[in-house]
Amino acid sequence: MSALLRLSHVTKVYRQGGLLGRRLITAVKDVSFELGEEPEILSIVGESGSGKSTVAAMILGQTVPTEGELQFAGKTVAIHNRAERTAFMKEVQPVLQNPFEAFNPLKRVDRYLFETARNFSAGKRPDRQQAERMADAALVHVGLTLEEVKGRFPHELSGGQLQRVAIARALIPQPRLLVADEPVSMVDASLRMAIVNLFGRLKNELGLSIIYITHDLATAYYVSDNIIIMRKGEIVERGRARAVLDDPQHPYSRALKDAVLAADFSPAT
Ligand SMILES: Nc1ncnc2c1ncn2[C@@H]1O[C@H](COP(=O)(O)OP(=O)(O)OP(=O)(O)O)[C@@H](O)[C@H]1O
Repeated sequence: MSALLRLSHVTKVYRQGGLLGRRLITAVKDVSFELGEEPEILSIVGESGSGKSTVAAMILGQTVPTEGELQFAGKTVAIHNRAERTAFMKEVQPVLQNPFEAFNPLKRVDRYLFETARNFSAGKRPDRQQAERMADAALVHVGLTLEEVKGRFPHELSGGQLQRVAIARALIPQPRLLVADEPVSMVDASLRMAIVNLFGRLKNELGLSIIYITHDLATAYYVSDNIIIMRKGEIVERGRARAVLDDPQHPYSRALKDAVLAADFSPAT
């Protein structure tokens, strides 16, 4: 069966420390899952240290697995040089946790969009006007316009706006997959849902698949088609998001859900 992304028995072991105090940390252990050709939102949830970011880094080709294989569109993910990285990033784009870290504070945000348009466009390098059109089209998909962000520095935008600009930038190469690692954890709580809703729209309107890494069960429940729950580097439960979260089977999944419910119903202080 064809798959957009396939992880087969992927393990990642980090070595820590020097010669004397060397320690091995198994961040991800024998993880297998796939995304089909149909656009979908797959959430990967788990508490801090469960291996979510390491899985994201391997999918993005930033970290090489110690064992196992990752395939994107039928080909093993292996990036050896700049040309291979550019080709891969046309298809698979990251969305980082902190948009303020993704942008240099001294550089106007529209410059990032134009550069991305120039670096990733197929065929002839777009001129200024074409780059502006590409940037504007991407911004419209995230509910902004070029007019609104033109000439602005990162600190002149809110965290939510800046995260949307970062997502617009990721859309410019017209990727097939976004890997969003905790994309709303630095965004004001009142704006989180708007960004998560945006993922749903991008899936439907652009046919994008999205891997949404989070420890926020509520947004994962709301937006995802499928969910994977990780604990200590291993997948402990997986399936359709609503089915899993409505009736979690693994004790760890139940504990995660109970923790959310307890927080929701705790008296305001
Ligand atoms: N570069 C590294 N070198 C050594 N150990 C690492 C490295 N990156 C991650 N780890 C370890 O691997 C384990 C999994 O970390 P990872 O960041 O993938 O988990 P996570 O679920 O994304 O956590 P968080 O939500 O805190 O980012 C942790 O024990 C972490 O300390």
